[in-house]
Amino acid sequence: MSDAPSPVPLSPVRVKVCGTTSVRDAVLAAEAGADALGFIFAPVSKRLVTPQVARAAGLSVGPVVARVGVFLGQGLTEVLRTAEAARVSAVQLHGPLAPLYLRAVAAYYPVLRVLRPADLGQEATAEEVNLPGVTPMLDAPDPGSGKPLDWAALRGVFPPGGWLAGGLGPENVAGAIRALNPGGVDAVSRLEAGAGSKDPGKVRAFVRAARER
Ligand SMILES: O=C(O)c1ccccc1N[C@@H]1O[C@H](COP(=O)(O)O)[C@@H](O)[C@H]1O
Repeated sequence: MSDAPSPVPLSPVRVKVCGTTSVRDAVLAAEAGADALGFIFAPVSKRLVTPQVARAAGLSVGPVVARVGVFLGQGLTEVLRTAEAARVSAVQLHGPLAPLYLRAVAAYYPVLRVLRPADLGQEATAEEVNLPGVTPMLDAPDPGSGKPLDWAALRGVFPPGGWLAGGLGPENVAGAIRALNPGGVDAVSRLEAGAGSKDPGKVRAFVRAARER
């Protein structure tokens, strides 16, 4: 028998492919091994999808893959109605919001609460991410812009178990995971052939690179 200590298993990083706008791209991401698909319902986005298309895309990937509705600065009623119509399993919230609003959404859906690096260390942020059912996600100030964060500057302040987004793609996701050990990674811009349309090779390479860290 060996005296060597058992290796501590690294928890698997969850992989989210965001900006899904079709059944074709949902199936592509699921077959590539993504854990979650993102559907952007923020009207400012060039990846805007209707709840009806998101619902059909979500139904096409079976019972295991999570479907995340993405919102930016939208009212509570709109968020809850859209999430219900699209049958998402979780909600991702960008932009400033009141604690009561966050509590209300988290009463219905697991929430990925998107923070910018400047939010870390603020009292209001600590209150938000300590709410039950809320997981922090670090992203660039301009979501969906494909700009990576400064991972070295986040070492020591990155919230344990938090998710990471912002300019991730096949070429840099493994380095980001090694730097910050996030609970999940999320990408959109660097996986596209054109706005709202996925490049199959990039999606497959992104999921593979995140798993092979
Ligand atoms: O992508 C968008 O258009 C978008 C619009 C409004 C809110 C969020 C949006 N995307 C989110 O941005 C991050 C990272 O994007 P990228 O990989 O840097 O392009 C991701 O969480 C998307 O959900």
